[in-house]
This record gives sequence, C-alpha cells and structure tokens, in this order.
Amino acid sequence: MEIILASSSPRRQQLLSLTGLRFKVIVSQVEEDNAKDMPPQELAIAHACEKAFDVSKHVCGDDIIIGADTIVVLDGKVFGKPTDKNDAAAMLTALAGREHIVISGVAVVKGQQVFTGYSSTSVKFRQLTSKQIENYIATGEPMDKAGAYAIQGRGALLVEKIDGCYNNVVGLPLVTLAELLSMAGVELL
Ligand SMILES: Cc1cn([C@H]2C[C@H](O)[C@@H](COP(=O)(O)OP(=O)(O)OP(=O)(O)O)O2)c(=O)[nH]c1=O
Repeated sequence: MEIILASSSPRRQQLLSLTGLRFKVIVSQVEEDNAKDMPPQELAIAHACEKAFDVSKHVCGDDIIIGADTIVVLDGKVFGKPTDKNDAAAMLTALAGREHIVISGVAVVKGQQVFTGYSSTSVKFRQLTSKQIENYIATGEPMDKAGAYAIQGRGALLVEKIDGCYNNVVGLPLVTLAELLSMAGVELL
C-alpha cells in the first residue's frame, strides 16, 4: 500500500513531508472550475475529490490518495489562481484592507471509499497602495497562488492577522488531513 499526494503544489509536498509520512506524488490533470454555483467549502471539497479520483485511476486499489484544493473567498466571491498580472492586481486591490476567508478542501480516497473535510481560516490584509500591489506582483510570487498571494513568502507583508489554521492558508490543513487519514486507517501520531 502506498500513500499518494495528488498535487503539483510544492507547498503541499513540503507540508505533507512535515508529518513524517512516506508518500509519492502523482499530479492530477484536473482543471478547476471556480465558477460552479455551490457553497465555497463544497466547491473546494468537490475539486479535492476530482483531483484524488483522477489519480486513483492510475494506482493500485489499496493505495490511499490525497487531493486538496485551496480557494480564497471575499464577499461570497471565489478567487482561484490569477489568470494574469491584471487579474492578480484586481484580486489584491479587492483584498486590501479587508478580511477574507481561505478554504482548503481535502479528500482522502481509499478504494471505493472517500473521506472529505475542509478547513477555513480568516485572513485580514492591511491597507495597500497601488504601488505596493504593483511591487508585490513584480516579485512573480502571486501567479500560481489562490487569491494572488503567498502568506509563506513576501505575501506575509500583506497580512495583518489570521484566525484559524496557518497551514490551511499555505494549502494543506494538516490537522484536518490527519483526521481524514485516521478514518482511512492511517495514524500520523
Ligand atoms: C492563499 C495561498 C495559496 N497558496 C497556494 C496553495 C496552492 O498551491 C494554490 C492554490 O491552488 P490549487 O488549485 O489549490 O492547487 P495547485 O494548482 O497549486 O496544485 P494541485 O491542484 O496540483 O494540487 O495556492 C499559497 O501557497 N499560499 C497562500 O497564502
């Protein structure tokens, strides 16, 4: 039996390594559609399931596959990864000075069984000038991150405070994951 992380995200790979678990990475081919009309936590879970099930087609039946999806939600509007620099600027302008929610959906697939959950963290941005937003985008950091920022990088300079799981914002809520893996028979502690 192998544990497989169905993710291309280097952040997720690093976070999962922190648990001491031995795992393989297989990247899913799923394209997320953030325009689906459903509550954001259900959307994040649905995407996490799609990623894990996509990879499950290529592995042995007793392997355990982990999928995850992280979205940023402001006033009910879902921000995924920005499409270009203008999109990143629009997202960061909307987030500046305000509090938003980061949701990561997680799916653990074992044969025909799937265990799902999510974590939600509130993040408050400080006020930002358009020059500061421009300078941050010029670092290149926003482009592959939901909401166009990385709390674990230079984006830390944007964040005034958070309430909830930090690792959830980075892309993988480890406590939520530990609970789901436990349901699948894998104990991390
Ligand atoms: C808000 C935030 C997001 N992110 C990242 C985590 C995710 O990698 C990314 C959200 O995109 P996702 O679509 O969740 O993940 P991904 O496309 O990077 O990887 P995969 O689908 O293959 O698993 O944003 C940060 O690294 N830091 C942050 O502060």
